Amino acid sequence: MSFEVDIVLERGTREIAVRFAAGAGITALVGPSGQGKTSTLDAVAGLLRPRAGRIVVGGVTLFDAAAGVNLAPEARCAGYVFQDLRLFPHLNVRDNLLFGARLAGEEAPGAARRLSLEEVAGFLDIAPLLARRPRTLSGGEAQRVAIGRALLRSPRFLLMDEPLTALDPARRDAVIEQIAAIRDRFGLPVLMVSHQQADVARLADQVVEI
Ligand SMILES: Nc1ncnc2c1ncn2[C@@H]1O[C@H](COP(=O)(O)OP(=O)(O)OP(=O)(O)O)[C@@H](O)[C@H]1O
Repeated sequence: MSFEVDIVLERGTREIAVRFAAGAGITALVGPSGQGKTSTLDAVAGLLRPRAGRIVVGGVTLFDAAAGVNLAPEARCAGYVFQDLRLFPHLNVRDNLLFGARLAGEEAPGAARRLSLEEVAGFLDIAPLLARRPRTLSGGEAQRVAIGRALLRSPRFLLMDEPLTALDPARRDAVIEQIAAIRDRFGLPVLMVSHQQADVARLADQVVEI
């Protein structure tokens, strides 16, 4: 199993229970607004501590409340592409990408092969953008830079929060192809939140409704 999640999250006064087990490839997390999709990604990344339960990714236990396991975010080796991207506005594209590589630190057990900046920039077609600041990029370009930053962390798995929503149809097709290529070329499990039925149908190997 790629992702085994069985957790109870506390958000404000609400309790959200999320339970699924997903195989290899791309898993789409779908469901109504406010149901806890982003919160689930945050919990898998280690940014939100569940009240109870267990999270296992690729056979590694990241969180187990009963056993007292709660790996720090950096020890989980997640590549997280946030919904709002969170590129650093004062850094150019090269330094935004290198920030991902610096965070990766020592090679963690089970982490993907370390990729070079050149390799990632070539793969995502962002080499011509390296000297630019994020505010000068189009939505699709910024999205690819955020994906590149996540890949440079040598992640064991990728978390993507609505990676296609802000894109026009042409850019959308390009990013869909790149996400599929990441799965096929790097063999990374991907947990992706999406609202778009058509994108889910094109990309997802399995769909989890929460
Ligand atoms: N920091 C927070 N403090 C309190 N409640 C929060 C916080 N962040 C989110 N929530 C609440 O937790 C619930 C789940 O939010 P979450 O963003 O995970 O849902 P979602 O399924 O990703 O929604 P959407 O599809 O609209 O992005 C919502 O009711 C939301 O209002």
